Amino acid sequence: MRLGGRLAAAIEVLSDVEARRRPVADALKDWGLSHRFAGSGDRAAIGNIVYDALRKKRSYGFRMGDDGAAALGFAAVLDGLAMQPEALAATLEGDRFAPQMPDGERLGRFLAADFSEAPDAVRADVPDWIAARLKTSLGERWVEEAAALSARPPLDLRVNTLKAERDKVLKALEPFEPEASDLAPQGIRIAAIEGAGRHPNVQIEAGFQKGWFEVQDEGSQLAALLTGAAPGEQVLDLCAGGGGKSLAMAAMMDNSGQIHAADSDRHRLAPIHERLARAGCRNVQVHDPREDMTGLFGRMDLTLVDAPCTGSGTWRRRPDAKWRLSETALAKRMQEQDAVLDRAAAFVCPGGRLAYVTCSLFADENAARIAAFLERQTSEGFAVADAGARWAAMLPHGGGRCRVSKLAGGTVITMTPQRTGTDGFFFALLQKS
Ligand SMILES: C[S@@+](CC[C@H](N)C(=O)[O-])C[C@H]1O[C@@H](n2cnc3c(N)ncnc32)[C@H](O)[C@@H]1O
Repeated sequence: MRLGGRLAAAIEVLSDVEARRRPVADALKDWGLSHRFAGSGDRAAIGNIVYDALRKKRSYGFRMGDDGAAALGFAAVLDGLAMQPEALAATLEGDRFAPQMPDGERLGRFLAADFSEAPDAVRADVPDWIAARLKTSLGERWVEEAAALSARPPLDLRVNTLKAERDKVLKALEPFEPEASDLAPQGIRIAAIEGAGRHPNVQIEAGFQKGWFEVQDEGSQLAALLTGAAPGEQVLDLCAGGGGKSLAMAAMMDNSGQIHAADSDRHRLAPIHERLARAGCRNVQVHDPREDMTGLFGRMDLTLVDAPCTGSGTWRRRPDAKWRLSETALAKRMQEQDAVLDRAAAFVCPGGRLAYVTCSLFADENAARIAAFLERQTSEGFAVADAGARWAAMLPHGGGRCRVSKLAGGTVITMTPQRTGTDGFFFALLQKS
């Protein structure tokens, strides 16, 4: 396919996402199934245009003076491929599949739009109701912070120290120009894609099949590290999902002690079995949601709540979620977070730790949930630990990068694409007396 056909396909997918308010991954998959002639390069190029358009939907709409699918698709090509309108018009000329170029007025406006004059929510590329919340959560430089959630993300990997060392994996992945991560000690980063490129499918690499590394955002790796899971400990990963953090903690614990991995959703938990086997994790026991776990009450040195959340910190990877999110959905997540925190508290042993993690940047899902938990748990004796000091001790070269906020006598941490170059993550640690 030439650029014209790819752009037309991207516009079709964008219309589908908008009309049916459906996840972009589903719309792209359906498009691929009904257009089997398209090769993997075509699909990647179409995906790039669609994702770029959704990441910057509001600012592109503002700059074009039109937020329809065609205008957004063209804006994404002009911006993402850094093409001038004349060059784009020349490329599309004679391509019978190419959509019609926007008129001169729109293109002129797109090139000339004075962004400094745009409202904050437009520059931040978020809906108004979210802008108000991010302003509270992220403070003074919130527009810059939010705008960084609209950039293309890198591909992050975590080296599985149960099976390999970082240098060995860096060498095995050399053709993809990997680099040691900035902060995570076992992290590897493949830079964000540029132009029409695409990330390598690292999961077909021999090293992946042998369990040498996992795909995991650097922020998620750091959150696992901050729990301090140590060899010999009894650990409960209460919202284990596909097991990203269980696997990271198993490596930190060098396969000694015990991790109990649980989740309320069997479908989400299902991939963990294959991942554990590939990674050589032998200290993880997976619990079916129907299992009675009361036998573990009061016995865990560490209970991790990697809470269900809006995922607002991951909008670089799931930009459609930013426009679909509703206040009702946020309120529902907050209720779930309260419920899961209360349940988790029962498992912590005297002197044990309760770690709370979200990949959200809303204070409502983060510090506010911890504050509400502490109010409900007055008799349990949980205190907020100094997560900021923990960060400084574990990551001596990462000082000042994350946002450290005071909370109830301790400190909590926020990572953001702007500050730490990771997805957005919140981390709090509660210590039981
Ligand atoms: C952020 S995801 C977990 C990601 C996973 N820990 C990882 O690192 O790959 C949150 C998980 O919480 C689960 N969940 C939601 N409510 C729950 C509850 N009440 N108890 C246990 N798990 C719950 C969801 O099914 C989902 O898998």
